[in-house]
Amino acid sequence: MIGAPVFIDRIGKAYGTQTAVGGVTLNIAAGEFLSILGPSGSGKTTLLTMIAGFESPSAGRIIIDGRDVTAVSPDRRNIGMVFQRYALFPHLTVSENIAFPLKMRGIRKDLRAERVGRALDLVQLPDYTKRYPHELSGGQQQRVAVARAIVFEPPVLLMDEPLGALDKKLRESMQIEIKQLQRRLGATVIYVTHDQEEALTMSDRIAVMAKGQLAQLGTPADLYCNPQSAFVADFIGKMNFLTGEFLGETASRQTIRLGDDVVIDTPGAPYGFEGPAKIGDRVRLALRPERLGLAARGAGGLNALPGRIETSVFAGAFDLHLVRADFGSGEIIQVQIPADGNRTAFAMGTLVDVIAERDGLRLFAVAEA
Ligand SMILES: Nc1ncnc2c1ncn2[C@@H]1O[C@H](COP(=O)(O)OP(=O)(O)OP(=O)(O)O)[C@@H](O)[C@H]1O
Repeated sequence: MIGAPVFIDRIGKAYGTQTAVGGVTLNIAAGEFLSILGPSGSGKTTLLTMIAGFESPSAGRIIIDGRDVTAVSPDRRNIGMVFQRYALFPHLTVSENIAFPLKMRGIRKDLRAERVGRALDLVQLPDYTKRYPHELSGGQQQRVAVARAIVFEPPVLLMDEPLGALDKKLRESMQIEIKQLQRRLGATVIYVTHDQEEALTMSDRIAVMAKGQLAQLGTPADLYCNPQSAFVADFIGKMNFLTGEFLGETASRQTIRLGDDVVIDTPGAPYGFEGPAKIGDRVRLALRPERLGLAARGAGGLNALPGRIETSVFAGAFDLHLVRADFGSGEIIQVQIPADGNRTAFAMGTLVDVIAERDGLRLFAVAEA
């Protein structure tokens, strides 16, 4: 199986006056694992069902392997599909379920058996051929669904929250299995999820959707380190936000003020303004909890945010400190310090400086949230 490139060209879908997907363009490479990530109602499923051919777009084109399939029926697009609810045929055995797409394609019986066997090996279920779906666990059923989707060796696989119904542990092991399987097969995978951790661990690139639009497209590291909107910054990973006032740019440093007298230096210009930000504009400062440190009050040096410890909790790999800001409206700042075996315990009320690593700071316009 070799993956095919998928080009989604300004695709849109309106239901009456409501726009479910508004002019989305995505150029997906052959063999790429692309996730479509976004909150509920952002248009992920609508986009995927248009690629599958179950919904016809109101605008735009879908090109698979150089062929315009916009008006082609789903069964003639040569796409494998896996959905959240396993959708196995309950009255068919595992091997009959997996053989179904081959039967539909008129593949001879002896060849069918061989390919079903190979697909079952790939999803590591070789001994379950004669069972019925209700005799399998949720994870096993989902593996059968994956086997059925790959058995006819489609160059493109669409998956819509395929692991959504599974518990956390099983989901995590299936994530790794699906990813390894995709690498082995070389198929192009378009994977819908609302789970940002799942998208970060599985994808080559992630398309973040918001209100039917593409909010940002990039590699997981790109989205995590360089979110271009407060929405993406907030949606991917954990983020603190503090509101302040833009003081201006000098020598390529963007300075802001929080509260009356806390001045913070940031590395890049704020996102979300029409032109350059003006002195006095309201801005949101985004700070990742794991890029913050703690020092005794007054010892924080540059980019120190004065606050007091509200709670400190042990969270396994790190200690989580909730610090109430001693400026502005007294917001809570989350600080994560890697656990090194020597816990730094802070009593409640301890006066501290939260030290903000300059390179990790990002600025956004306030209105753009
Ligand atoms: N058949 C339909 N008729 C009218 N509106 C629809 C229809 N299908 C979807 N919508 C609307 O389009 C928007 C996008 O829906 P979609 O199901 O694509 O979102 P989603 O990101 O997949 O959400 P979820 O994560 O909840 O599945 C929603 O506002 C939804 O109400």
